[in-house]
Amino acid sequence: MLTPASSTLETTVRRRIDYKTKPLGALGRLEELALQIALIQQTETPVLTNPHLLVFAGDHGLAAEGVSAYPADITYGMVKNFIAGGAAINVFCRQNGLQLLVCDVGVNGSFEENTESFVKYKIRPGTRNMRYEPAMTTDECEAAIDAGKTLVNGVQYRGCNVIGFGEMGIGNTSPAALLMHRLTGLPLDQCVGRGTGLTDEGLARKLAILQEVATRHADQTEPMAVLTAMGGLEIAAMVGGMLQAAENGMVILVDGFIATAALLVANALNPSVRQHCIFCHQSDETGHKQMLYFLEAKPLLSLDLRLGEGTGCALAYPIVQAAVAMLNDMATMDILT
Ligand SMILES: Cc1cc2ncn([C@H]3O[C@H](COP(=O)(O)O)[C@@H](O)[C@H]3O)c2cc1C
Ligand SMILES: O=C(O)c1cccnc1
Repeated sequence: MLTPASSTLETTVRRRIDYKTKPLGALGRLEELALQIALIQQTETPVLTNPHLLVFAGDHGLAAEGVSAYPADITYGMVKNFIAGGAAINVFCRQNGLQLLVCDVGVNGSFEENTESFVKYKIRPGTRNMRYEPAMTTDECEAAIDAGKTLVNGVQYRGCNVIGFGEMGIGNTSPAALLMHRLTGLPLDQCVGRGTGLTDEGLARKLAILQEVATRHADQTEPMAVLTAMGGLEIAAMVGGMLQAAENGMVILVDGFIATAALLVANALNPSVRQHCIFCHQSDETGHKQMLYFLEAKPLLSLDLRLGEGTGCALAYPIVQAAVAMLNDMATMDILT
């Protein structure tokens, strides 16, 4: 974790950046990014090593209520697509040099054996239908959190110090909206969006169902209890992964609406996680802008993406690399005198 003792380092790094061959402040947000990464790594000369993108996949009992524009079995198909290398996240990770690791924590369907880029950690084949009962038991939720922690420790062991989190789970904009509603206190209609592309009618139906779910679980206000009742297995795994990454002193790349909902939980459990986070993009999903505002976060990109999978992280990673390269490799004003 970051310690407050870094104020002298902060001064030193700020001076270094100011003394580069450019007008003061002219590299804008890159300067803030470089400083943040230096403080996370507690060094004037940070390095990014073995970048990883972890995608957690899980199904949702609530999907049976028709809260998504797509059928639930797309989750299984998409995990096969990740394994075959054909999804958007595969393409962007290959392009930008991130190692992709996909983890099944709760997909309704089985897969062949583990590979270097696919891990089975199934807790159950999808959450329960939260319209009628809590999505998970406490044990299941904790097991999903542990899966996230274990995977992060594994990649750190292999030399990774910068990590993005993505997800796949048809229906998961619903738990994400509910977590946002309960943890930020914002009205539900400001948290619920079209997800994969619901029509006006579909959106109205989703809102009505989520209102019912929120009322059923109105007693849950503590972050772990909220996650257990209205979360998802892949969301809980991201929570665990983010908590562990922060504890390990890693840089965390935050993706869109679902990943930021996981961060809301992680942040509620341990606010020091926030300092490790780079907010990669602002999703087009209703509510993401407000979520970012709640976290006092400025996204790097705004490309009208609404996909998830960690795509925003993989796309923003070259900008993060540029910030570190600037700090390490740019000449100082001495060269001009
Ligand atoms: C083919 C396909 C690929 C995806 N990749 C990510 N998602 C995204 O969409 C889903 C959330 O939206 P909703 O709550 O409306 O179901 C999640 O699986 C998310 O990762 C996808 C969705 C589809 C259909
Ligand atoms: O921003 C996201 O994470 C997102 C938005 C819509 C659908 N799936 C994911």
